[in-house]
Amino acid sequence: MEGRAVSGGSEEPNPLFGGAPHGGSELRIRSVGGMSNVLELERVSRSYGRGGRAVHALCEVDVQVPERSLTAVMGPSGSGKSTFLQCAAGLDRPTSGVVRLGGRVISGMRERSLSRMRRTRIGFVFQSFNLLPALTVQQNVLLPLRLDGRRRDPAGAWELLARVGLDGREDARPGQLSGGQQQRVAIARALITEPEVIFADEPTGALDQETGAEILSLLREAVDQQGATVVLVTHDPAVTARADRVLRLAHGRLVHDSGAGDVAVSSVADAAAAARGQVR
Ligand SMILES: Nc1ncnc2c1ncn2[C@@H]1O[C@H](COP(=O)(O)OP(=O)(O)OP(=O)(O)O)[C@@H](O)[C@H]1O
Repeated sequence: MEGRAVSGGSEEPNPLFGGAPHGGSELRIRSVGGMSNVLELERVSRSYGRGGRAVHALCEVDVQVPERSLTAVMGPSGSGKSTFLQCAAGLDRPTSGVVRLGGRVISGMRERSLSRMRRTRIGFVFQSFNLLPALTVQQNVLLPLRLDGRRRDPAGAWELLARVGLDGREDARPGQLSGGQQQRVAIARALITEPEVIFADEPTGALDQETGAEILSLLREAVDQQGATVVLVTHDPAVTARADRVLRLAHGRLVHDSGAGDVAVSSVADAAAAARGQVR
């Protein structure tokens, strides 16, 4: 979903933090076995186009993500991973179904509320880093607070940059950093608002194996030490070993959920049906 995100040298509000759905919202807190689900998708579908030419990118996906967990979303190219992430993160609007984040239904939320939700309660990390090249490292990290009109305490950015191994580089520009360092800045930027969920789309995809492993360790630490919740899309099988849970998509359907045993295995038949275009 790289092309749908943002970069560039301007300081204009970043579309990462704006754009999409409308409708009502509803406050509902859910908890399963004492563990809160910070993210829930109920029968979420997303289709593009209509009639016989419609593409069913996501088909009736049910997922609950507990807080303080790292979930990896895998699947072949075109299986719906980016669509899943976009719908879950409120960057895209499902055709049907419900997305609940932190107990609030975001799938039908008014644009203004949704935009604020993305700014304050969701963190994003992309394969292409999406840092603003004209800003310093520190300014990039503080950007979500600035866009939200909140006080920007440089000490908060220093602390996060130290945590991701970049202390002393506050005044550098992204162009002066390696890919791995830029991704560290992006992670610090995602953490600055203490979001309920960090969504990462192939965060190691542009990095070599060793650097990718370091970035994955940082995300793992964010979960284990800072209580973050991370949902990431990846093609990298090495990631699955570090994830608490692995979801597999095929033809827009959830065909395996490591956290729920074989529950989705029966969906393989559905996936084949989806491939033939026999989707409800
Ligand atoms: N804006 C769009 N218009 C029409 N079809 C789309 C659009 N976005 C995605 N699709 C289709 O939806 C399906 C799922 O796409 P998606 O990008 O979610 O897959 P993916 O698993 O992330 O793929 P990749 O691993 O290649 O990035 C594909 O068939 C794709 O062509």
